Amino acid sequence: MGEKLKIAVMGASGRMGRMLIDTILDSDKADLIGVTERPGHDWIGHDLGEALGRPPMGVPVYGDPLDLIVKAQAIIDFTTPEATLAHAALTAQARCIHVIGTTGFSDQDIAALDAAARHATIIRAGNMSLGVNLLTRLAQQVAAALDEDFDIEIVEAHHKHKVDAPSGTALMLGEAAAAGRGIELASHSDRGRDGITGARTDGHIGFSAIRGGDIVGEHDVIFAGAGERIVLRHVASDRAIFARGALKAALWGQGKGPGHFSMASVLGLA
Ligand SMILES: NC(=O)C1=CN([C@@H]2O[C@H](COP(=O)(O)OP(=O)(O)OC[C@H]3O[C@@H](n4cnc5c(N)ncnc54)[C@H](OP(=O)(O)O)[C@@H]3O)[C@@H](O)[C@H]2O)C=CC1
Ligand SMILES: O=C(O)C1=N[C@H](C(=O)O)C[C@H](O)C1
Repeated sequence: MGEKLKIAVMGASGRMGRMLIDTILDSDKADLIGVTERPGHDWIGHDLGEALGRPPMGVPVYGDPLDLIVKAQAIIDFTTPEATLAHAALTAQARCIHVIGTTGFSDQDIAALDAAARHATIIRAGNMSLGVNLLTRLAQQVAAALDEDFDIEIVEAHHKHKVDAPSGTALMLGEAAAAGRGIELASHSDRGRDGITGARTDGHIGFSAIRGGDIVGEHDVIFAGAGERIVLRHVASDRAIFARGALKAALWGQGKGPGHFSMASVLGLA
């Protein structure tokens, strides 16, 4: 077997950070060489095993991402838009693989990631699971088959700690449905209805968000017509699906060279 890919995880103590750590430790194709946390975090300077209350692992927790990125072949990043943009400037310098699961980017942020991808191998998706990436294809096909008599609504539900809405997944599904219809999502979105909104505009794609408890992630794409309704649904019950997808993306990125890739490319769905 060839050399294992040297991977770093950013934001190690987060919900996804912890899941990624265990997924990489279980892999025979990757080595976890270090993790980072936000400056000031009390894990910094400790061994990751100790930080997690487990036996020592020989995996350091870094406070300065540069110290780790220069040693890594790939980083996996499920943090915040601000942190991910700072990491992208460094992965561009280091010309390494940068798997981005973070959501909530502005258009300006995406332009900055595009610029970083001139040097780094960026693989980014609002959802790294096989199921959701397949669902985007189905949503595109159904949207292409139906006309504006069918109203498209995307409903998503997540845990109470999620800070961005619509979810990255909802936006991916919206983009796919818009592509199927041959329209631009930005000028055909209805978000945040409240009060006397007026009747629904034909041809628009609506978004609604539910936040509560420990919901991992649920997405419905509804095609509502007169007298009938089609619902495409994905339910995530375990964050391991996202971590496995992210590891698959990092391994896929080896030898690909610079670019801004999607999970659809990794999964052969592009
Ligand atoms: N694409 C996908 O498949 C998925 C994407 N996500 C996305 O991933 C992101 C993270 O989600 P989740 O794990 O639930 O969130 P958490 O808040 O649990 O985790 C984020 C982690 O990043 C840390 N962090 C913040 N700033 C920095 C920094 N500058 N350097 C290093 N670490 C930092 C946070 O530390 P602290 O808390 O101390 O600030 C925290 O530990 C979200 O944008 C979410 O939408 C989530 C699941 C799947
Ligand atoms: O914050 C989360 O938890 C999730 N975020 C992603 C999103 O914004 O769609 C993916 C998944 O739904 C979980």
